[in-house]
Amino acid sequence: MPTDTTILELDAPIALQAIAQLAEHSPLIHCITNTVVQNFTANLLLAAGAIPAMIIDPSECQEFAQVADGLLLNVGTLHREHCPTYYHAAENANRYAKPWVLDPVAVGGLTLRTEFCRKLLSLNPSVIRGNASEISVLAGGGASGRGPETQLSTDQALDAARQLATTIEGIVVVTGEVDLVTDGHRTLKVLGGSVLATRVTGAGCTLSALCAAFASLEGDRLTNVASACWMMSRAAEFAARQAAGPGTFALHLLDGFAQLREAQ
Ligand SMILES: Nc1ncnc2c1ncn2[C@@H]1O[C@H](COP(=O)(O)OP(=O)(O)OP(=O)(O)O)[C@@H](O)[C@H]1O
Ligand SMILES: Cc1ncsc1CCO
Ligand SMILES: [Mg+2]
Repeated sequence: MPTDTTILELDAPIALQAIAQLAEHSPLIHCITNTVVQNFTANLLLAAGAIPAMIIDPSECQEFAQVADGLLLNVGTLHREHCPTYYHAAENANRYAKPWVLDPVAVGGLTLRTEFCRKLLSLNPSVIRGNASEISVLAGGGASGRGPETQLSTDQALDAARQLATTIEGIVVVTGEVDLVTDGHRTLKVLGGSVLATRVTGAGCTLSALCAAFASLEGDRLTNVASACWMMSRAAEFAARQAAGPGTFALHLLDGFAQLREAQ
């Protein structure tokens, strides 16, 4: 399929339809994520209309892959002893045809996670969600951020994102001031949101969990995953209007998700 170089903005009615579908199906999302964002991720999935489950023992991962609707692997606080569990969970998601999302937190600067995320690419994640530095590194470029933060704009990572999406035959989401969502051929953008999302830890990590929930819905996966970004941007705008600073922003963000879900 030839690459369409026009980047369309995701239409609000399409996103709203995906949000309604999420509320109707309440997908069960298995999250293997970092220790910083566990609680925030679980609460945000619930507010959005999905059901979180933080399960980490390898034997339970295999059992749970059969009933879960999607999986998140986030390497933020990866420990070498956990790598086999992550790998095993991705293999089981593939075995039972469940979509799985890779969040390659801080790849580039750190060897264990960089080599491990490269290895996970061979299992073809359904979606990779990262900031511009992380996506550039995974696609083979040199730029790495300072820890989990990016130094690049999403536009600078677009070619890398398209290339990576083609390699994994999946979807790549690059977030930042503008979010870009590509399958290597078609690219959608989501505008707006709030810079306050970068002043609390884990907005990206929770968005990756939300991408797993939206990826589990029926229909066009590219627009469904872009709808996760759209929901985050609208919830962040709502929260920014209410918030006095990062602390209250995080609380209002959950309320923003709940309002968007309840409005459907
Ligand atoms: N400058 C900005 N203005 C508005 N929204 C932003 C900006 N930068 C990031 N965002 C939003 O913040 C959310 C998280 O994206 P970001 O790129 O910061 O992820 P991340 O670097 O992986 O974050 P973290 O590691 O803290 O989880 C996304 O919804 C994104 O659209
Ligand atoms: C701060 C932090 N450190 C490792 S994971 C994480 C959460 C944001 O990526
Ligand atoms: Mg991140």
